[in-house]
Amino acid sequence: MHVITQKDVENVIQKRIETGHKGTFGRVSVIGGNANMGGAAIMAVQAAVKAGAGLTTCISHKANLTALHARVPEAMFIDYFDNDALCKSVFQSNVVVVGPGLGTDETAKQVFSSVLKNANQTLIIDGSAITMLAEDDQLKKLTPSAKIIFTPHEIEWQRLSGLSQAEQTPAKNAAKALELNADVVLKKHGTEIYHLSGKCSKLTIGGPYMSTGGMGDTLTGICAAFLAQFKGDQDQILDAAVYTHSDIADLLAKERYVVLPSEIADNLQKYMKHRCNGQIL
Ligand SMILES: NC(=O)C1=CN([C@@H]2O[C@H](COP(=O)(O)OP(=O)(O)OC[C@H]3O[C@@H](n4cnc5c(N)ncnc54)[C@H](O)[C@@H]3O)[C@@H](O)[C@H]2O)[C@@H](O)CC1
Ligand SMILES: Nc1ncnc2c1ncn2[C@@H]1O[C@H](COP(=O)(O)OP(=O)(O)O)[C@@H](O)[C@H]1O
Ligand SMILES: [Mg+2]
Repeated sequence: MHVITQKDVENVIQKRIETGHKGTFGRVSVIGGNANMGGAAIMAVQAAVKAGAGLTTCISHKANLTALHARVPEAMFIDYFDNDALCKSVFQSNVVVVGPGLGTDETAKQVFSSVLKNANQTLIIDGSAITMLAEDDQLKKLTPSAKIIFTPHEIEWQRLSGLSQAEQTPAKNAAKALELNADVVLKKHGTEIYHLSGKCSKLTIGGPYMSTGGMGDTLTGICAAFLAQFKGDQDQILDAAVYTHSDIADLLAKERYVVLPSEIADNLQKYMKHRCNGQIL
C-alpha cells in the first residue's frame, strides 16, 4: 500500500504555462443538488473552482441557482431538467462529477442515466449516484466509455460492493474495484484508494474534525479539478487530490475543533501555491 505524502502533491502541482487559458485547465461538470440538497452540489462546485478547474458547470435543480452564484459566480449553471443541455455539457467535460445531493428519486435516476450515456473522459460517481447504482440493475447496464472513479464512504461501499464494513479488507476491496472496472476512493479514517492499474494508496492524515456533512462533496470537486487540469500519472494526481483535502483539514484543525468543508475550499488556492513552489505552509 503506497502511503500518500506531500511529495506526491508537489510532483503533481506544476507551475502554470504563461500562455494558459480557461480551456487549458480543464472543463468540469458537477451534476447533483436536488431541491433539498443543493448545498452538496455547491460545495463540490466551489471546491472545483477554487482548486483550479478552468471552467466549471453546475447541473442542478434551478432552486439552487441564486445560492450558487451568491457563493461561486465563476460557475456556470444548467437546469438538470434541460436534458439536451445536460448531455452536451457532460459530453464536452474532461471530468464529470455525479451524485452529490442528487437524491435517489425518479428525477435523479433520469439525470444519472443521461450522465452515464454521455460521459466519455473521466466520471466521478459519488453519494446518491453510488446508492442508485447499487440498487438499480437498469443503471448498471449503462456502462459509460469514461474512466470511472467511485468515491464511497464505507456504507455506500457496502451497498455497491456487497461487502460489510468488517469484510472490507484490502484484498476484497481491490478485487471488487477490479470487478467494477473502476478506481475506488474508499473514504474513512485512513482513506484507501484502489486504482484500476493495481496500485493501492492510503492516507495516514485526516481525522474526526472532518466529520461534517459536505466533506465528501468537497472532495469530489478537488479530485475533479486536479484530474481536469494536471497532466501525467492519473493515479498520482488522484492521490494528490485526496491528500490535499485532508492536509488542509489537518492544518486548519490545529486551531479548530471542527473544520468545515467550505473552509477547506477557501484554503485551496493558498495551499496549492505553497505546494507548487515546494514551500511548507
Ligand atoms: N449539505 C448537503 O446538501 C449534504 C448532502 N449530502 C448528500 O446526501 C446524500 C446521502 O449521503 P449520506 O452519506 O448522508 O447518506 P447515506 O444514506 O449514504 O449514509 C447513511 C448514513 O451512514 C452514516 N455513515 C456515513 N459514513 C459512515 C461510515 N464511514 N461509517 C458508518 N456510518 C457512516 C451517516 O450517518 C450517513 O448519514 C448524498 O448525495 C450526499 O452527497 C451529504 O453530503 C451531506 C451534506
Ligand atoms: N474520522 C475521520 N477521519 C478521517 N477522515 C474523515 C473522518 N470523518 C470524515 N472523514 C472524511 O470526510 C469525508 C466524508 O465523506 P462523506 O461521508 O461522503 O461526506 P458527505 O457528507 O459530503 O457525503 C471523507 O473524505 C472522509 O474520509
Ligand atoms: Mg458523501
